[in-house]
Parts: sequence; structure tokens; C-alpha cells
Amino acid sequence: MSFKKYQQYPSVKNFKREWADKQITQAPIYCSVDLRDGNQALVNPLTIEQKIEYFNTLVKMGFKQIEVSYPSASETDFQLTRKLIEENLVPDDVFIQVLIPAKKQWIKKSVEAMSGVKKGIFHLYNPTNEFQKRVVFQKTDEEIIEMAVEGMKYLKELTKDFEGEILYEYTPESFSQTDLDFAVKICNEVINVVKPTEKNKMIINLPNTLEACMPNIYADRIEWMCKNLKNRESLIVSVHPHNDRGTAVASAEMAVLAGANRVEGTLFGNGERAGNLDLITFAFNIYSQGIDPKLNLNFIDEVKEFFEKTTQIKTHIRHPYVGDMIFTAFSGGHQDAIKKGMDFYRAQNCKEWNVPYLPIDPKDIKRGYENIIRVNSQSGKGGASFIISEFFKVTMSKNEEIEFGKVVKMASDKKKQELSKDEIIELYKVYIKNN
Ligand SMILES: CC(=O)SCCNC(=O)CCNC(=O)[C@H](O)C(C)(C)COP(=O)(O)OP(=O)(O)OC[C@H]1O[C@@H](n2cnc3c(N)ncnc32)[C@H](O)[C@@H]1OP(=O)(O)O
Ligand SMILES: CC(C)C(=O)C(=O)O
Repeated sequence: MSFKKYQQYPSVKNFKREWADKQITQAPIYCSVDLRDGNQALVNPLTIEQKIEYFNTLVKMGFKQIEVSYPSASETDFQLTRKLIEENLVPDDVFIQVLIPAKKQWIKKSVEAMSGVKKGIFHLYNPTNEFQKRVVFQKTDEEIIEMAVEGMKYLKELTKDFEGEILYEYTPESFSQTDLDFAVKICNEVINVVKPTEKNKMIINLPNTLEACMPNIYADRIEWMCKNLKNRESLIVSVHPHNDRGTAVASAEMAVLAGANRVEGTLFGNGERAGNLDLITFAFNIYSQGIDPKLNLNFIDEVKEFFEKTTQIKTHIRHPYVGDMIFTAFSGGHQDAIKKGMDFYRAQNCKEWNVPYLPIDPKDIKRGYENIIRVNSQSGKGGASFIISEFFKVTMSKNEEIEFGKVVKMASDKKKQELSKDEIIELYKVYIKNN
């Protein structure tokens, strides 16, 4: 291994950031890219039937913008888009989005796929970083700009008679490794073609295609772009974070502070390599700050079950907010604080959630309190006492708690396994009989 193979990501020079003093006060616009970016990462891409079921789940969750396909990628993508439109499967308040590479034949195919759309987002992209410009495309800067400009002109021409509500989106793909001066130049040229207004905005999407820098630097780059893009008030600035460094959620949050109005991501962060921005964690983070997340998250366990069955990807037991073990403590110190916190919360009929070690109230996502404390050899008296009061409806004295705590500790240590609720209750019955 040699770290010398890699270079440090450059910071934004001569730039006075403002985002660091801000707070998120409202949820941004969400765009789910599960059916495109998520789908392109699956071992077996989704069938039309699976995509429709997935689409309906996203709609039920409250997504108003959904990237449904890459119509030039496959017949399935193309036909799915046609089916959604022809069979009127898209609610009136939902935009469907298609991803389009900047090449005439693919633009044409994508426009055909969207014919008759009521609310549509045409998302054009071409890679803009130094390596891809020179090695993959073997083009000059001017030729790369021409690809984007000519692509957008052609797209506009082909869609000029569309009667639905149309939004154009442009992505300088691989923005994360693109020189900022070039990124702003190419975006401004495309903006010149679309000519957005405050009433008819366009989307400029700035992806962390390969997440290569720390979230603070991504935020600097987003704020710098927001300050240098033409006609900013007519733009919806969007971000599309990936998770290669494991910091996609932080990058998205800081990008929102830095001026992004919209985030693209997927459920539970599915996506190529280390995945995309996890929209569920992102939205729960907003929720847990007392802000309306503008997504319906209360049936997230059903969504998770559907997601796992459909994608064949198991969500980690420690996945923030939704993992199976996310509201469970084994360790004594934590259990003691949770028990005291729960007792206080109930006794005082608290309006604000403030129970230690529980990031949100499990009931918010239809989970009960029965698993918040589980007991093994790492547990203390508080854990055993919680089980007895919660499930045997007996409140122990302090002294009893101490003595019975020792009994439970010995039994679980001897067994070298967790003790079930029933085992603890049985131990308690014996303890009472003998004392
Ligand atoms: C970061 C992202 O997620 S971007 C989205 C990437 N998603 C996908 O690629 C999924 C769908 N893609 C596909 O199904 C196929 O790649 C297709 C249909 C688009 C093209 O297939 P093929 O013609 O067989 O080409 P192939 O995949 O080998 O190579 C891609 C070609 O498109 C070019 N290309 C890649 N992106 C773009 C773009 N945004 N605009 C224009 N051309 C592009 C490449 O330079 C390459 O060109 P070349 O054939 O002249 O060398
Ligand atoms: C096409 C763009 C938005 C993309 O998927 C990426 O850059 O990761």
C-alpha cells in the first residue's frame, strides 16, 4: 500500500464561506433516483412491475420528483416510462425525471419516452472533469461545452411542443473532480440556452459523483457555485452526493447550508460503490431537529421490508433510525439512563422527547418500547428492573433492584448469552420465593 499514490483534495482558495454559521430551517426538495441510479447498481436491475411497485411506494412516502429511468439504457427503462405516462400512473403533483446523456440519438430516444408527460424533468448530463475530458472523451474544453450546449439546444427543440409542465436539469457530471472555473463556465453556457426565469426555473445539479473531499469542502464548492452561477434566483441548485468516503449525508446537509435547494438520493443509500445519499437518514436527521421532513416516514419499516425484498439488499441492523437494533441497549449504563428517562417522560407527560440514548421516539415509526432494553452480561440492575416493571408490572425497591440485578448478571454471564424477558421474569419469581 502506498498513500503516495493519492493527492490531497484542493480547498477553495480566496473564498469567505458563510454556510458554517447557518442552520437548516426547512426540508429541501427531494428527488429520488432509486429507479435510475439505484437501479443501475443492482445485480439484477428491476423489472417493469417491480419499478411500478417501487414508484408507488415512493409516491406514498411523499416524493414529488422521481427519476424513473435512463430511457436509452434499455427497453425496460423505455417501456416503464411509456407505461407510467400512457396508463396515467403518475399522480398530478408528481414530476417524473429521465436521465439523458448528451448525444443526439439518446436525447431523441429519451424525449420519445417522455411524450405526453404531464410533469417532466429532462435531466441532461456530460462528464466535465479533467481526466474524463481528455482521456475518456478526448475533447477540448470548448468541445465539452459544445456537447452540453448543443445537447440542451436539441433537447429544447424536441420538447418545444410538449404541453405538460417541463423542467430542464443540467449536470456537469463528475463535478466533484471538476475545476470550479470550468464547472461554472459550462453551467452558465447551458443556462444561456434554457433561459430560466424566476417563474420557470431550471435545475443545476452539482454531484459528488465520486465523493473525494470532506463535506466542508463540498459545501464550500456549492456555496462558491451559488455565488458565481448566472441568474441564481432562476435556478434550483441541486446536489447528488455519493458516499465513497462514508460522508454523503454530512455532505448533503452542509450543501443545503451552502445554498442547495434540492437533494437527489436513494432509499437507504443504495447505489454504486458505497452508494448514494441515504434520503431516509437525511430526512430523519431533519425530523429529529423538530423540522417537518416533508416525507411520510412513519411506515418506514414497511418500506424497508419492501426495499429488501425488491433489491435483495439487507439493511444493516445499525442503520441510523431504521436498523433492527437501533432502539436497543444492552449496556447497563445506557439502560439505567433509558429507564430513568422513560419513567420521567411518562410521569411528566413530556411534550419534548429527551430520553437518553434514543435518538427519536420509537413509536414515531410504529415500534414499541419492548426492545429498547435487552439483557445480557453487559447489563446492570436498571435493565432487569425495566423488564420486571414493563412486562411483569412490578416496581422493585432500590434494594431489590440491586440484589436482583446481581442474580440476573450471574445468570446471563453463566449462560454467555442474552436472557429473554420470560427468563428474567422466571428468575424474578424464584428470587421472590426465596426472599
Ligand atoms: C455517474 C452516473 O451515474 S452517470 C449515469 C451512468 N449510467 C449508465 O451508464 C447506465 C446506462 N448506460 C447504458 O446503458 C449504456 O452505457 C449506453 C446505452 C448509454 C451506451 O452504451 P454503448 O453505446 O454500448 O456505450 P458504452 O457504455 O460502452 O460507452 C459509453 C459511451 O457513451 C459516452 N458517454 C458517456 N456518458 C456520456 C454522456 N453523458 N454524454 C454523451 N456521451 C456519453 C462514452 O464516452 C462512450 O462513448 P464511445 O462509445 O464513443 O467510447
Ligand atoms: C448523472 C449524475 C447526476 C450522477 O449520477 C452522478 O454524478 O453521480
